Amino acid sequence: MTLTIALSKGRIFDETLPLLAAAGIVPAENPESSRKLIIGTNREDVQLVIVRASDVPTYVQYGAADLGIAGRDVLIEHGGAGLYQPIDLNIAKCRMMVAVKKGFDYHAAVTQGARLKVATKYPQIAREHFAAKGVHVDIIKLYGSMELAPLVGLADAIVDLVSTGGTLKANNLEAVEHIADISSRLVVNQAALKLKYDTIQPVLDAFASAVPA
Ligand SMILES: Nc1ncnc2c1ncn2[C@@H]1O[C@H](COP(=O)(O)OP(=O)(O)OP(=O)(O)O)[C@@H](O)[C@H]1O
Ligand SMILES: O=P(O)(O)OC[C@H]1O[C@H](OP(=O)(O)OP(=O)(O)O)[C@H](O)[C@@H]1O
Repeated sequence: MTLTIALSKGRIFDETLPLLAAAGIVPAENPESSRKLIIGTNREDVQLVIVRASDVPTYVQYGAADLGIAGRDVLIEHGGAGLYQPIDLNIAKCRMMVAVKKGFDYHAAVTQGARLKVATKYPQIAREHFAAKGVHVDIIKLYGSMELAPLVGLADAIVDLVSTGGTLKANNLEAVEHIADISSRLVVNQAALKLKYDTIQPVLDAFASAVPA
């Protein structure tokens, strides 16, 4: 029985390589240089499928992949239906933050009960955050480059991921509120775990023992 693992290119793929190696899995090709979306490995019974980061939960939910690795940001937005999420892999670490243009008095705006325009790729996370604070917001859904929105008057604030803070700094923005710490989790299709237990469980054990500190 083939085991299919859904991964996204870039940081998740790079940071997953040592975890795969711990499970004795070595990809046959690098998805950065290959155009292939299905990549074989040194193990005949294991293949990787390369998908958009935000699509990983969908592939695993429907069983098109047995396992996947997805950021907590993506998992919260997806909702997690049909997914078993056994291991926090402690990779792709960053923070979900509210940020504004330098000089914008966010706390005054919130205290005064102003209605805020918030641009984000994460409408669910943003909506829940502001609802819990009792702040009225209009959410503007974007697919990237959120940092631009306050600079051109599209939004008062953004909800986005921050790691080094370099992107905010380069765009004259500042973080004003922490929403959540983010890292990536291993996600498993619940039916696959039962059907392919003998193949999947050793991979879960190897990943768990190789989680970086
Ligand atoms: N600057 C960062 N530092 C560390 N981890 C990050 C950073 N930005 C994003 N991540 C984490 O890595 C995951 C994958 O990010 P990546 O940039 O590869 O995909 P994306 O471009 O956000 O997704 P998509 O292609 O679906 O739009 C995110 O879901 C998040 O959990
Ligand atoms: O605080 P920093 O270290 O600057 O990282 C933050 C940036 O990283 C992410 O973008 P990413 O690099 O993934 O670009 P993308 O979303 O356009 O793929 C995020 O959306 C921020 O823009």
